[in-house]
Amino acid sequence: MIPLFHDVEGKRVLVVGGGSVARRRARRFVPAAEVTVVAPEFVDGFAESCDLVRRELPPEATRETLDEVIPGDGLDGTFLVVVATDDTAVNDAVAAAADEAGCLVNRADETGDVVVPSRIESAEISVALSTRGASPATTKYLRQELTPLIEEADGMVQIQRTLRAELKETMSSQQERKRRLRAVLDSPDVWDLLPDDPERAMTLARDIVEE
Ligand SMILES: C[C@@]1(CC(=O)O)c2cc3[nH]c(cc4nc(cc5[nH]c(cc(n2)[C@H]1CCC(=O)O)[C@@](C)(CC(=O)O)[C@@H]5CCC(=O)O)C(CC(=O)O)=C4CCC(=O)O)c(CCC(=O)O)c3CC(=O)O
Ligand SMILES: NC(=O)C1=CN([C@@H]2O[C@H](COP(=O)(O)OP(=O)(O)OC[C@H]3O[C@@H](n4cnc5c(N)ncnc54)[C@H](O)[C@@H]3O)[C@@H](O)[C@H]2O)C=CC1
Repeated sequence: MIPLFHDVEGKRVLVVGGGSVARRRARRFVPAAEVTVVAPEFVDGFAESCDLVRRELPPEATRETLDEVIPGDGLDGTFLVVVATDDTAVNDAVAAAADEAGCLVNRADETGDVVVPSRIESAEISVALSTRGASPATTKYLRQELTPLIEEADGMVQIQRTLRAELKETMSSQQERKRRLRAVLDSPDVWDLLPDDPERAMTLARDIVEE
């Protein structure tokens, strides 16, 4: 599996199932994507912008069955199908139809074409974590453990962004720019200053770059 950060703005996502896992998946894709959710019943708390279709899909669901519930171009206009019912036969049929139509498939009950990773979103950094389906509990644990570390690195990203732009203006050698930016990252003093005194961290970083 290859991790990618994908822009889903305006793309159609179909979620099949109306339980808490379906709701979690739908939340992930709203508000960027156009999300349609199909199930005979829904738990509370689906985002208002989701298009909820109240229908029980049969275990022999086909492409045509799904085309009927999806607005617009049906599966042809659908980027991703999330399969999240508690009925394996339905999940299998929906996954097969979506696959045949060339859509990406995410399955809540096993590993599909795409896995929904755990996410850390700090001000400057996006991290996606997965155990490739083996242990979602470990994935969640690692997210909780790694979040402070990632948040601490936000200040470094801000320093690097500024210095990187300045160096691009003033220094023509890419190798030399790379060496100087790395020297800032390798400075324990800059990291130590970051949490309490980001301005001094910036001053020190600038000194290192200008050495
Ligand atoms: C394959 C995948 C689906 C996919 O590809 O989308 C999948 C599948 C399954 N999860 C199950 C169970 C649990 N899932 C969680 C939590 C999360 N699960 C998520 C993703 C994924 N789960 C994908 C693989 C991720 C990877 O590669 O690591 C996260 C990251 C994202 C999200 O769901 O939003 C989110 C953590 C978010 C966070 O907090 O950071 C917990 C923990 C808890 O709830 O506290 C438990 C209970 C403990 C345990 O079982 O570990 C079961 C068994 C059901 C059963 O027992 O019947 C299956 C099916 C199976 O594997 O059989
Ligand atoms: N990825 C994850 O993090 C987790 C995945 N799971 C897996 O995901 C599945 C769903 O989990 P929950 O949301 O907790 O289950 P749930 O039982 O709360 O919800 C199942 C939903 O599927 C709908 N459904 C059932 N038959 C249907 C049909 N024929 N057509 C359309 N919709 C139908 C139901 O109306 C209900 O809304 C579980 O069975 C399990 O395999 C479970 C826990 C965590």
